[in-house]
Amino acid sequence: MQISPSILSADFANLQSELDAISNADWAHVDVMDNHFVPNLTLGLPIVEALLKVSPIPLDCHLMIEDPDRWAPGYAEAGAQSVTFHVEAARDPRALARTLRAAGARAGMAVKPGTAWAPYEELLPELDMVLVMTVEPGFGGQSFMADQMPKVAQVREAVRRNGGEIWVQVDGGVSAKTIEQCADAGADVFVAGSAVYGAESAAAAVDELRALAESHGHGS
Ligand SMILES: O=C(CO)[C@H](O)[C@H](O)COP(=O)(O)O
Ligand SMILES: [Fe+2]
Repeated sequence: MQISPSILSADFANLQSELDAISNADWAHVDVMDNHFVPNLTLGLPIVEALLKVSPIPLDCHLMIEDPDRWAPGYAEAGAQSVTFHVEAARDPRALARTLRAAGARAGMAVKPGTAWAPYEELLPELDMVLVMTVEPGFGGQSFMADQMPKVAQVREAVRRNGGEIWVQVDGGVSAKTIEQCADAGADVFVAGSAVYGAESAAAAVDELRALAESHGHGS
């Protein structure tokens, strides 16, 4: 069970100290948005390169961008430890996942709430993580979509059948109120932005979320 706080809800003027505040987390989730794939603009490769130099924990880069086939490998080459692209935007997800792995990153593939999982199951051997979005991508602080839990369970079942060590991540509206149902459905990596950075103590929120997830996990 791993917690990946999203720095989307952090203070962008003080990202180094905001990363230090979650050093007890497993990953720092970095939401890259390009104003095209989603109607919001956050940060890109130069900022990620700067964060990699100072982060006490590895970076989990969630790329909400058009043309990830072109842009995602640069994040892996820069040293990002995990790089997740959206399957809706990728021209050749299989080749892209292979390129990310060859550059030394874990390869993640994300599916939006309206995207079915079944057509992509055959890509599992190329992947280290599947991200099931539990909000429409683009903004932090949105309401959790419980109707995505059957998809989380479907992905977990496919991972079991595949036999690989593939993580199942949920992202969007994850909090102390919603994390247990995600763990019950089979998620094992939990992104939380507002629930962590909106708390009085970000570190305490990370510990609380991890404890809740661990008390409900599927045991892998
Ligand atoms: O990818 C994202 C939005 O597209 C963010 O990672 C996500 O929304 C985290 O924020 P919160 O926990 O506040 O929902
Ligand atoms: Fe995200």
